[in-house]
Amino acid sequence: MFNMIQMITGQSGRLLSRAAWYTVLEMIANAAPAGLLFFVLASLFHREVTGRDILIWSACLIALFALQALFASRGQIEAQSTGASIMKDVRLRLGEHLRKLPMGYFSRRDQGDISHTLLANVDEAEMILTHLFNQVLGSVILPVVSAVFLLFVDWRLTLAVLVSVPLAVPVLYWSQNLMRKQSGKRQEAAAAVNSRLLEYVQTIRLIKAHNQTGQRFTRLDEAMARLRDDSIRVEVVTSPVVMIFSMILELGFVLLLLIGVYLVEGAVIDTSVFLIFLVVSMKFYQPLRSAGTALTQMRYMASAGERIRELFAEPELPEPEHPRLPAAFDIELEGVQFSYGDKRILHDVSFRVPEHHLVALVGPSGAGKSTIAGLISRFWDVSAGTVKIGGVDVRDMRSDELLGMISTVQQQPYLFNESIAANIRKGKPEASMEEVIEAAKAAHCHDFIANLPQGYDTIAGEGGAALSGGEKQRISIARAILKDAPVIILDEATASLDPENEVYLQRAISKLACSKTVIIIAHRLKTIQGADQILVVDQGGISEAGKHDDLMAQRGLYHTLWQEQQKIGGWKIKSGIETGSSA
Ligand SMILES: Nc1ncnc2c1ncn2[C@@H]1O[C@H](COP(=O)(O)OP(=O)(O)OP(=O)(O)O)[C@@H](O)[C@H]1O
Repeated sequence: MFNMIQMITGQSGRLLSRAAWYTVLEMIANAAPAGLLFFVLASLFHREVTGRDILIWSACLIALFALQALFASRGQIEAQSTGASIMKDVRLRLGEHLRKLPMGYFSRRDQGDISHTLLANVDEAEMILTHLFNQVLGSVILPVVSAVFLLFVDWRLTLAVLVSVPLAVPVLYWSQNLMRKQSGKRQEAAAAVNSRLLEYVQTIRLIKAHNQTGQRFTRLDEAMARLRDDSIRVEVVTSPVVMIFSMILELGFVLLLLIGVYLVEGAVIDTSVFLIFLVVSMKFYQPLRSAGTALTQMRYMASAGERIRELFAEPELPEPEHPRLPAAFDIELEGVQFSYGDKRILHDVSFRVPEHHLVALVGPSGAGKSTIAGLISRFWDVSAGTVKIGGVDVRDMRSDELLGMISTVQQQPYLFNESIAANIRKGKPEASMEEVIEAAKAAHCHDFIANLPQGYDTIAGEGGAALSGGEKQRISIARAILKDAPVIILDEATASLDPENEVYLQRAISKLACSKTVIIIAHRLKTIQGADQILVVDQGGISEAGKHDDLMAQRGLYHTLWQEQQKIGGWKIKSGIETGSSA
């Protein structure tokens, strides 16, 4: 377990050694009154006790209790501050690690599952460092100190006290095994509840719109019921075994009683010795029982650590040993193949986007256009072939440098729950307010922002909830403009815009294209009619390539798509019934 803690924290357990030393001192101070008691009992039985004696004993006891309290609080503060700062680093390292993972990981794993690891599991692992570690240590040291003391008093009775320990340890081991098996299931159930809750909150609008509250709530309800059952099972399965451990341990006390009475009766030992054993044995069994419970709890927390360890073990996208930087920004895909798991998406994609050109990717839904864009940003690595920018394979560039040279505007832009100005500044954190406004003007969102009650200081809401789809889209375009990266990828960026703004935006995009390499993914073919080159993605490859007029003349898929869109463009709603204009 300590190996795992070291693996998760990336730090040696030595960091906690100060806390451990305070716990050792606390336990010595805790056990010391027993020594004093021995002395008091011996005095009571064998000599006259004076008032001065009582005063000295009381003073010693008060001093020992004060020391114990001092060491306990110092140890607790030390463990708390060390554990919390270790886990702060773990949280940061996890965040950094997540950023470096291929996007495939996020497709495989549920968002709620990942957030459960980042929040609940990290908290549980922190609990080991801040509380359980000291608790277990103290619960083991106090019996050890007590046993050493008893050994000096009488070895026969000490043996009687100790004899139950080796019998109880296998039961403790058994409880640990049971907890290990059960805790994994409970962790999974807790992560599932987290996922369902997240899904419920994120899709609450959709659920209401489709009146699906019952159905979605059933999924949540089922996940919660499973968590309840697994939580109960953890207790039902492990508690009796922990109880058996305690009972076996306490058998030592019974043995002590029998042997003690026998030895006192036979005048082999003094009554005061027997009494001291009866009192001190309490400091032996009680902490060991607590250690059993704390260790079982720790075993549960360790399953949280196991989940953190698994997340850390996910391989990051490999970084090049000798990173290169491109001198130009043309983009070239050569023989690219790509699969999501077993599902082959791209069979053989080759094309070149010359620097400062605007190339459009069009094609049926699900053909692989966004996947191609993701491969250029190296969200995933290709299965075969190469993706190059300025003649340099993207795998030979450092990922932060690669991402620094690309501005992407996604189909569904995400805005942070910060001011609009801060959201635009994500493109260039050091940008002045003038630059932010300039970018907003270029993306044609300045007017609507200026008309908001708090203007650029308006909070966008979680994910941009306080803004319309078109407004979010324009702000994310402003962000990309401010970033001023040499490569721009617009993935259905104009999808949420109304026709008037789309015209403005087309102008802004055309302006950008003069000095940038632009890849634009669009469904509405009218929006990319003027592109330098149009690539039609179909069935995992590029089926047609050329300018609009060339492709129309070819009368292939592009022509068909264009014709269909022209027809749809003429459709209108009459009396609530859709009819074609040609009808
Ligand atoms: N993360 C993923 N995991 C598994 N399959 C995926 C993933 N992302 C996309 N796909 C699948 O890959 C195929 C190509 O998806 P992609 O998003 O690249 O298509 P697209 O041409 O951009 O579609 P659209 O025009 O509808 O946005 C689709 O069949 C899609 O279901």
